[in-house]
Amino acid sequence: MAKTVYGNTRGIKKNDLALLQSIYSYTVDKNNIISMEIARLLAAISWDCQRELVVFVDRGGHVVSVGAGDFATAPLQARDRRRGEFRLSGLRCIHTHPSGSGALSPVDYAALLDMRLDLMVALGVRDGKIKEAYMACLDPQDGVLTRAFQTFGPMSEQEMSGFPILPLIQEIETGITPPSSIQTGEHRHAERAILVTIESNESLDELAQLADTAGALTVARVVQQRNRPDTTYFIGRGKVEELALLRQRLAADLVIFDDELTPTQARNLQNAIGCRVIDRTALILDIFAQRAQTKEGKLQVELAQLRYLLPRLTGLGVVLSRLGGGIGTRGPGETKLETDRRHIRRRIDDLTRALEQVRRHRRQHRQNRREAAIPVIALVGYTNAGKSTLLNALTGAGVLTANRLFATLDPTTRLLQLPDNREVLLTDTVGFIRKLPHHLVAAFRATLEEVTEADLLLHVVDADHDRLQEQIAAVNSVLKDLGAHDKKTILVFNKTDRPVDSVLLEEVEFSCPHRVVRVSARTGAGLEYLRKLIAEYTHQPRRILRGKLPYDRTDLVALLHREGAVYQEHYTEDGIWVEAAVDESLRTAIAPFIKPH
Ligand SMILES: Nc1nc2c(ncn2[C@@H]2O[C@H](COP(=O)(O)OP(=O)(O)OP(=O)(O)O)[C@@H](O)[C@H]2O)c(=O)[nH]1
Ligand SMILES: [Mg+2]
Repeated sequence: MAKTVYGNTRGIKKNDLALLQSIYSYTVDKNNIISMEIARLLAAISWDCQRELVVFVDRGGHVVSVGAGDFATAPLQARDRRRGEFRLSGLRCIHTHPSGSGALSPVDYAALLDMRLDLMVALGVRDGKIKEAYMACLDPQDGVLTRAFQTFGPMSEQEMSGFPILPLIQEIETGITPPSSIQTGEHRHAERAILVTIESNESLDELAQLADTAGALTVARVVQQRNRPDTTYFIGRGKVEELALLRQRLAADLVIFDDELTPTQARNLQNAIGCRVIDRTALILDIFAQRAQTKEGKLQVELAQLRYLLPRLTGLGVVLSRLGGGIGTRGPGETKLETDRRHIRRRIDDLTRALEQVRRHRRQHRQNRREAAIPVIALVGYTNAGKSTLLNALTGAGVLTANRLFATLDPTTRLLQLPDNREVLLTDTVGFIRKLPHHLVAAFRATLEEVTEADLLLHVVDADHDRLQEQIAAVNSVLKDLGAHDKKTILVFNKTDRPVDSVLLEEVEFSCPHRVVRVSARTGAGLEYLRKLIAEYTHQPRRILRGKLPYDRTDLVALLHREGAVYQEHYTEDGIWVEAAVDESLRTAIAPFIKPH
């Protein structure tokens, strides 16, 4: 093979040229992108001559071409696309960006597609050293190569050198299939999932339900009881090996852990088990991504997903590529999640801004309602407790209800007629769940503010659930996160048309600090009484109170929170500015202490 350095080599020092030529004598480990020696040499020379340098490597790990300048120096092999319609060229391209940025340019992406390269890698060089690396590969869509790419990066030198590329390349090639064999729509087989927990088998019931909702088929459950998770693998090392064998035997596509894994644990597990590994959080986020209907819902889910993804990117990048998508990798509306860090950061900023807009809009909306002084009641509760069914039963609204988790994601508000002919607003919202992902709560703030600013909460409980106490506790803990735990609340036992465990219900009633009612949204039993109770709770007409309270009367601020609905609270130089809806008795109690400005 000719040891020529291709392209425009004018101006490159003799010594550097000789070093570039020597690159032909290196071999690269088949499963690595490039050897560190070559990468460092390229970086040093590229910085020296301030020129882009390009190396092509074949799948055997042989350096087939070294050049300076653009990809016009690419070997014939890479230009000949007739290696087979369903194959790639078998070459990867590694080149330098002496500008310092490793981000791939539109020209890089175009060359990747044009030459059907296995991979396109760019090394950002600064001061003669590799600052960061980016890698992209093709991402066949429905069996066809298009302008869809998967991007990985920024990676450090170490991350790049440890990146196993063969599975990735294989995956791309199996993704390029003749159209006749493309599996689409309903024919796409359900992903086969193994569920893992360090709690108990029962705790996996809910995870199995979640997996089912996401479209996965549970093929096995694995329980390893332990007090605290292993830092490297979450479960014990021996169990990981068992899991790897089990996965092979059952041909599972996916392993789902019932707890949030650290990015390192997820990566280690994935490498050891050899398939996609996701955690409960990713699963819930995936379901939300499928369910979100409104623009607001979609923005919120995407934000939560991206914030979750960002610190996990290196590991997940591999996962995404190996399986070409699936549960845990889907974005709202079946789009694929972005895997490029820089894009993600930019998108997070955009989403945050867009949601701030939504929030302002909602706030304005609430402000208008407030001026009209109509009390707002929010339905809260565990997912599937029957909140939407109750909203429908009470107001005749046609909200979707379904026996599945997270049927509702977007809040619906309806007028509710009370027995004394007054009207209040009833808001249905997203259900809560144990271990609700923190990112989700944060991202859904715009939606959940309906709850924090409500005058009264109806905490709906599925009275027929064997773990209802845990569910109540989970809901209370989310309410606490939202700062809405000391709101006026009525606990509503729903589904009492079913044969419920009365002793258990009485136990809960006994220890519950709130009024408790038993109803059936399905048959209507107890609803009249619930309406009366709501009327009683929102009995007195409310008016808006605005002004400043002195700093030594934070007890009055607490009282306002407990008994009224606080809409604004600012700490100013000479007092606490509040704006709240209060009834007459509360007004009488507070008014003497409040200064109008
Ligand atoms: N037997 C019985 N079933 C009920 C009752 N209320 C609701 N359900 C059923 O419980 C399931 C869940 O109801 P939804 O109203 O969708 O529950 P949700 O709380 O809105 O759930 P998410 O929106 O998923 O959080 C549905 O299958 C309902 O038909 C009831 O009073 N009795
Ligand atoms: Mg609902």
